[in-house]
Amino acid sequence: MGEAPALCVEDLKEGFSNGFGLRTKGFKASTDVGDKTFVIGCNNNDSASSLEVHIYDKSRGKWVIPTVLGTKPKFYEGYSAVLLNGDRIMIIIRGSTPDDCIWFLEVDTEYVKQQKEVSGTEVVAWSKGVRGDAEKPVVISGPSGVGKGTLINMLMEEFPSMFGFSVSHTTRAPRDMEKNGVHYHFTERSIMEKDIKDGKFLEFASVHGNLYGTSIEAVEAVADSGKRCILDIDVQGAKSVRASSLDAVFIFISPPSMGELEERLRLRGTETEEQVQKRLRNAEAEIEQGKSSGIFDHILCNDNLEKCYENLKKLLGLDGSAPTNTKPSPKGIDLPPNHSVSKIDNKILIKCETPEPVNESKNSIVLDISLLKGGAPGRTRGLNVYAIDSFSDCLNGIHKLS
Ligand SMILES: Nc1nc2c(ncn2[C@@H]2O[C@H](COP(=O)(O)OP(=O)(O)O)[C@@H](O)[C@H]2O)c(=O)[nH]1
Ligand SMILES: Nc1ncnc2c1ncn2[C@@H]1O[C@H](COP(=O)(O)OP(=O)(O)O)[C@@H](O)[C@H]1O
Repeated sequence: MGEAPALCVEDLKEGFSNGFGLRTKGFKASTDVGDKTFVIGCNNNDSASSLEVHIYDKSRGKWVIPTVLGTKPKFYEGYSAVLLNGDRIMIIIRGSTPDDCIWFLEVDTEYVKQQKEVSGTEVVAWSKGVRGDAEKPVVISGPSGVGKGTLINMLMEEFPSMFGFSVSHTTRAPRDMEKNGVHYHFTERSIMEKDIKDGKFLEFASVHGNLYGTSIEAVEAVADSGKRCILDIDVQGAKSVRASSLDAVFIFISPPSMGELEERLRLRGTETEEQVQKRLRNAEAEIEQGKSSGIFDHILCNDNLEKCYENLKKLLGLDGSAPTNTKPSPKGIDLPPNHSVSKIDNKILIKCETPEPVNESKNSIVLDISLLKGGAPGRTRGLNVYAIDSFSDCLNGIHKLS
């Protein structure tokens, strides 16, 4: 209980008092978590420079530069930092765009603990905060040539405002009709491997001799646009997603027979003979795993295309007429430009600090953090935003914004 003031970083323009190697002109703030002090700062005053993290380990009297996972937030005019649950620091960035003002630096969450164990180093992870929830993503797997792409295209054409495709990264060469950034992000192995190491991928796998992976950004960009995300990934990828924090529906598409699969692959005419052979060899194991591993919630046989598509729609609750509840989820948070930040229980008060507080009722808001979900390696969802007239109102959570 009780109001705890959050640290407002502009006050620390002159630098962290013990002279740690961040430039004194930068913005920085420190937050204590157990026997560690997390110093979050920006080394210069350029707009669009990003926030850096350093850790002072008080028990050892040493500075540590951690491995920083996830996309870093951009720095704007200043920011406030609030410690939540002892495992993450909420960062409220002043002067940023409404969809980019709330971030979380995870310092001791389950994900960070796992990553520390894997890497043997100090780890922190960034996660962007977003309002509301999105519908569960749909993971579609199946052997090459079974018709995954065809079914996904049909779904996206019939329901353009409802579904968005997670554009994967791959090291394979583009096919004739494929466009970079639309069908795949075609990339080089060394770049992709570095991004994987930096924690930018939800999952990745080596498939038919090439590297494929789903970036966190690819899935979150779809969710941010208010659409339901569709992932076309192989069985290994589906297994990794199943083990991740992403709650999804898993569908496996199987062919009526190996002969039919071979014919479809050949008729498509996009692979060399050697590639066709490799894909057919892998298909048997994929079908075996798809049917018996327990990863998938549903298995659909793609014999007759129209029938299979109807069954897919049924699984997704789309068998009636086109849904009308396509109301986009609310996006962004309009922060008052000059504000103070404080915390009461599960509510963060962002109070307008204009010289003439005439419009205070319009400008002061509360972020309710009691229903936060997800987090690194993806977005932190479930932020609720309320407008308030006074601090006492905030405890009642009135004036809910939609
Ligand atoms: N794990 C994983 N697999 C992927 C990803 N993107 C595509 N794949 C899978 O990689 C395999 C080969 O894909 P592609 O080269 O497009 O060939 P196609 O399946 O014959 O159209 C398919 O099983 C895809 O589902 C990804 O991001 N991650
Ligand atoms: N049910 C079906 N019957 C016959 N051909 C199909 C069927 N479904 C898909 N195809 C064809 O099979 C080929 C492979 O389909 P595609 O969607 O590219 O497979 P995937 O994405 O699983 O590799 C394409 O030429 C497509 O038109």
